[in-house]
Amino acid sequence: MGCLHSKASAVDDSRDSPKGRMSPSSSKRSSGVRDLNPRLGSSRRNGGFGGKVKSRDVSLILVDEKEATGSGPVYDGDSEIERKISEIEKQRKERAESLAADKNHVLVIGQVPKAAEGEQVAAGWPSWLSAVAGEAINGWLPRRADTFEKLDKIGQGTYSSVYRARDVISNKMVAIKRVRFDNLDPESVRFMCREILILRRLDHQNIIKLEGLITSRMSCSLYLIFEYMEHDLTGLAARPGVKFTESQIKCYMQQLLSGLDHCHSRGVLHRDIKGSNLLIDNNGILKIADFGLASFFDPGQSAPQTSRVVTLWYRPPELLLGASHYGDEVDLWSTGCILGELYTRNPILPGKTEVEQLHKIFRLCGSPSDDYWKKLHLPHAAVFMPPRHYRRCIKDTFKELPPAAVGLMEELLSVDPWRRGTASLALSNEFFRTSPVACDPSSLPKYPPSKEIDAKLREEEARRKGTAGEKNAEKKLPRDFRSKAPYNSNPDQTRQSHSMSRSQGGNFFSTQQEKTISGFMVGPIREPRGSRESRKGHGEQYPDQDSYSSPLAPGYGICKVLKEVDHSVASIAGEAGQESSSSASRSISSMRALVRRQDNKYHSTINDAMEGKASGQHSLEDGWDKMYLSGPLLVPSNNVEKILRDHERRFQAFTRRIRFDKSRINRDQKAHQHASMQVAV
Ligand SMILES: Nc1ncnc2c1ncn2[C@@H]1O[C@H](COP(=O)(O)OP(=O)(O)OP(=O)(O)O)[C@@H](O)[C@H]1O
Repeated sequence: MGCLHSKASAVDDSRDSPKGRMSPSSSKRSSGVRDLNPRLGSSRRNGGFGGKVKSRDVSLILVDEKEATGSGPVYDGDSEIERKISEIEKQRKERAESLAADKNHVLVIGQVPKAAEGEQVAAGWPSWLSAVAGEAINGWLPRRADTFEKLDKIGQGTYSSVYRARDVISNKMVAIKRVRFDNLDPESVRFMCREILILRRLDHQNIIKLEGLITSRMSCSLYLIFEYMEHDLTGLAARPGVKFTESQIKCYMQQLLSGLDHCHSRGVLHRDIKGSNLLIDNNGILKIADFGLASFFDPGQSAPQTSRVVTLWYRPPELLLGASHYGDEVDLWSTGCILGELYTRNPILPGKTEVEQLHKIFRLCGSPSDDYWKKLHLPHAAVFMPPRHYRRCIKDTFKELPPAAVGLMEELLSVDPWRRGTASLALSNEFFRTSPVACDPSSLPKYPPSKEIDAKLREEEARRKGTAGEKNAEKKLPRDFRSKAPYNSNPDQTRQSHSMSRSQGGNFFSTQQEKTISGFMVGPIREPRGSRESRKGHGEQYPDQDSYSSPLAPGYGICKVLKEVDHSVASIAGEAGQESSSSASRSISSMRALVRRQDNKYHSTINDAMEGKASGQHSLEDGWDKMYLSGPLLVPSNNVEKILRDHERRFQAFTRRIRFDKSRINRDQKAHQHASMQVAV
């Protein structure tokens, strides 16, 4: 766990000096000069967002705006660029200074004095919770489950279930989120407590309020009590007949950016901004929820963070490429996706795999500049460099939208993260000044409760009817959900996505069983919060350097498989003796060859994917509609999974045969011994 004070002092102020930035006139070729991240210190500036500081990279980033690459928006002239740069620099610098001065900013988990720990246990908190995350529960008393009346299930997340309930003491409606974790594993408890701690540090009308916790000494679930919100943005937008007006969109965007500005000013990155995490109450107030993937960010950027965060469709390119040093710009990218989605009523970048996601980004936002790739410093990133140059075409794609909205999208969807500005700059964007301006939240229409889970259930119902013979059932659904069945690479997530149903009322601690609705996978891929990949990368808490490779690094899974294969061979061979060992090796060599062939295929498919060659993929010229409905670019993971299943089957057959042979040999030997003994007698 790092100390922010020392990290913040690493911020190099020289960048603000005249020497620190090249003036526009000093580069004839370039109309834009970039070095936009004073907050991030030398790490980001010199080493890019992926790697460590390299002194030879101190050169400034030159970007020819007129080439209109994917670097970012095209500004009118040098003075405009300079103005933007200095605004972003100023804001980031101020924030870095205030975070550095705030001693409480650093995440301290598990450092509550022993006496306080004793008090917490006496107050009814489980000792495992107090020992590991005393600060998260400081000053609170645990609530008992029987002080709530559970009503219905209103949300199903990757690792949690959310219920509507009535607080029988205050008679208020609340939402209760049940989080599962392993209370015997301090890392798992710490991880879960981070969400609570972050929520307790935030206090803003556009951030969901955590009102308390339910726990018991025996349970390994924790229940987070939140104020109840009637809708989430995904559910609301998917409601048949709901169409947001422009001033309504501005109203939601303003609230989202205000909430984000608060998070960022308190040093918190949300890292999972998407429609279903934006809750809206009946008074039109929007609140950012689900801080399960949130983290405290480090203005010095010295601690690496995992890149396996943010739901796929809202994940910025640098994370797809495996960046481990990043800041609030990741939330701004997701916000840009939300803005587009609010207008078009469709996810604007609905990739089915990480590679396809990246490809969609480049086709919309343009190929990144050469400097972008250089700054990544990631060994595998170059593999994903698009073989042909894509022109940035946000303006053309969204030409039907109001120009001010497209202007803000241009900024937020900059491929270069340091061009995305800040939440507070976005709030002062022209978008919010042009008419019609944002309406007052209280003037918004009142809707019946609308949650993502309802939309999913509607979709499931339509799908079920469709398979029962109503061919066109799916077409009747809002387009938002037609293609929302991306390949889900995470079996855990799939399992939980399948277990969605409205459960009946009752005691919280007795709802372990949930009804299962089979047959659909929903929502874009999100890394499981407690997965090793996600957990390992959390900088100060999970300092495990080997986890910061690109998530797209081809062959990662295959290497792991091969190791496991080797391990199994060794143990089987050890059991079965020399003869079986050589036949096992033969069998394994053929499996290896098979897996390698698949690996090569995977590599070439990635190249094809980047060139848009894969089947079902349309060129940009075919139009956005067709691109939206295009087929999967590649299906590496399910092919590999199929191979692995085959391998497993063959292994099991092989192991059975060896065991059978071994027991036959033993039997023969025993029979032989027995016969010899009888002969001897
Ligand atoms: N305070 C609340 N009031 C009403 N509904 C809520 C509240 N909190 C969460 N929900 C509902 O539950 C859903 C899931 O909640 P949440 O996002 O916190 O869980 P999660 O497990 O982190 O989900 P995911 O993995 O999809 O991000 C939300 O999309 C929302 O519809």
